[in-house]
Amino acid sequence: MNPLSATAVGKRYRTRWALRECSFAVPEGKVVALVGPNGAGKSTLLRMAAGLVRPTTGELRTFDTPTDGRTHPDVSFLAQDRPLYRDLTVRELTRACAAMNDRWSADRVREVLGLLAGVDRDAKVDTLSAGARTQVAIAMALGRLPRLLLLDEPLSDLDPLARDETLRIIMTEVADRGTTVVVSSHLLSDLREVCDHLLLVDGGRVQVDGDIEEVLAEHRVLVGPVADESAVGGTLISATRTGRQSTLLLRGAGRAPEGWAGTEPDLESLVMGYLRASRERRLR
Ligand SMILES: Nc1ncnc2c1ncn2[C@@H]1O[C@H](COP(=O)(O)OP(=O)(O)OP(=O)(O)O)[C@@H](O)[C@H]1O
Repeated sequence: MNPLSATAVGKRYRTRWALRECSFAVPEGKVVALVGPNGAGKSTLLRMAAGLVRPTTGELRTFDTPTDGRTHPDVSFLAQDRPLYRDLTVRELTRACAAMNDRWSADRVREVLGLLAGVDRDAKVDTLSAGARTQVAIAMALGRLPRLLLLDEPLSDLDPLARDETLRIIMTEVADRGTTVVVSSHLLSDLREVCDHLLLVDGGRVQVDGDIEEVLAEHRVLVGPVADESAVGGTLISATRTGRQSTLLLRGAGRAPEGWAGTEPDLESLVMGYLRASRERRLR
C-alpha cells in the first residue's frame, strides 16, 4: 500500500490551475524530496495530501483512502507558516497537543525536544526564534506517531547546525519507525543527504518521479563542442552553450561520443537542468 498516491490530480484556484494531471505513487518508508521553483504547486500538493485542500480533478489517496478534505490519522503535516499556539510555553503546547490528538506519545515529543539544542521548554512559543519554532512544530508532528510525515519547507529558516539537527531527527524517525516522509525544500544539497526518492514538479505538472539513484543513473551531463552535437544520443533535457562548448543534460544517452566528456549529474544539476528547460518552454 502506498502511503500517498495521486491519479490525474489537478487543483484550480479561481481561473488558474496550480496543478494539472499529476499522477505518482510514494513508496513506503522512503524520504521523498518534493522540489520545484516558487509557485510550482508544492505547498498545494502537500496541503491536499494533508486533507486541507480538495483536488479540483482526480484523486489523492493516503494509505489507500481518498483524502477528501480530511487528515488521515496516520498523517502529520508541518505547514509552511508553522501554525502553533504562540501564547503557550513549549511544555503547555505539548500538553495541549496531547489533549487534541487521540494518538499521542509524550515520550516521543520529550525525546525529540531533548535532541534539539535551541529549544527551552519553559519559553513561550512566541519568544522562540523562527528556527526553534520550526523544530518545536516538527516535534509536535512526530508526537502523533505518523506513518506519513509531510514537511513543507522545514529547513528554510534553520541555521546550518539546526538544519543538521533536524535532518538527523528525520533520518532517525525513518530508521526507527519506518515513517514515510515527503519534504519540500529548495535546499537541494541538504535534501541529497536524506532523500531517496525525487518528485519534481514544475508548471503544475510532475516532471520527474523516481528513486534518486535510478533517476541520476538514467541521466548524463555531456560536455563537448557546440559544432558537433549530432553524435550525441538520448533525449535532450536542457542545454547551455557558451562560445564553442555545449553542456547537455540528457536522459538515456549511453556512452559519451568521441570528443565529449560524460558524467552522472548530481541532484542539483539534474533539477536545475529540468527547471531551466521548463522555464525556456514557458518563455517560448
Ligand atoms: N489559496 C490560494 N488562492 C489562490 N491561488 C493560490 C492559493 N494558494 C496557492 N495559489 C497559487 O497556486 C500556485 C502554486 O502555489 P504553491 O504555494 O502551491 O507553490 P509552491 O511550489 O509551494 O511555491 P513556493 O516554493 O513559493 O512555496 C501559485 O501560482 C500560487 O499563487
